Amino acid sequence: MYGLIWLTDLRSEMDSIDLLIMLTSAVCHDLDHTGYNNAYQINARTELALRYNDISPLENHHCAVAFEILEKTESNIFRNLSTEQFKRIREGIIKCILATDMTRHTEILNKFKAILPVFDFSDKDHRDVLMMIMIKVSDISNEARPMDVAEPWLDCLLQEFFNQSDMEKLEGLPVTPFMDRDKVTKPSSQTGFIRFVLFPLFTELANLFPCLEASKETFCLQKLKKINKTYLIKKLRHKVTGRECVD
Ligand SMILES: Nc1nc2c(ncn2[C@@H]2O[C@H](COP(=O)(O)O)[C@@H](O)[C@H]2O)c(=O)[nH]1
Ligand SMILES: [Zn+2]
Repeated sequence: MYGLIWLTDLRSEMDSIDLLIMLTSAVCHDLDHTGYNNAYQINARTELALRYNDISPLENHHCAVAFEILEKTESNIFRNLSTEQFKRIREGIIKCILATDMTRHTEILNKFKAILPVFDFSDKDHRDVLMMIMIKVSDISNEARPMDVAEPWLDCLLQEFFNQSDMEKLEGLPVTPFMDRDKVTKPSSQTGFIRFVLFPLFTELANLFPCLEASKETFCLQKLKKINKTYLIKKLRHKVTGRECVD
């Protein structure tokens, strides 16, 4: 988020409260994550799903934990702000963190696409949607980093996915297909994710900030080509040698 704010020069378009909302939301958006997604929470009828009536149980929880921390005087980084400022910050953080529920991806992206041709920084509704897009891009931007930085994090993510699908199988719950170790491989998961989720999102943000075009090309497209190439080489090697090497 910090990098994105600099890259897009948002400091010249948005005030410091909006910047504070985006930065704090980015820091807090996954607080106390259980490692099991909302589908699992709902299907397994966990405490969080019960508490939040199946409505974005994780994101509601991350946000509530953030404000519990901020309630404590020693950790309330907003303690010197006015009641009005705090109210605006709280409203903004709640909007941003709740926007990271991936089941809302298309809804939020479509809202952004609709306002893009007439985007106006002085319109609060437009700024709110942009802030949601900013946190969404930051949230899923791991693959926009160089391979050697992104891959260890990706390995952790896949470990989390496989752990969830193993648990779903064990508990007789519906198995989340993109988390199933018997169905996905690292390259298949990433080419699909980059092509259908990450790239379209980056593309729309780059439509508002043309300065992001270069980063989009360098990171997303080149990464996609690299993963595809590695995948094809591994597949070919597997065909020739018969040795399983598609990881
Ligand atoms: N297959 C991949 N899925 C990814 C990747 N980066 C993010 N994600 C998905 O987005 C959510 C983000 O939610 P959060 O709870 O971490 O805020 C994550 O759970 C994945 O489903 C990726 O590189 N590949
Ligand atoms: Zn996240």
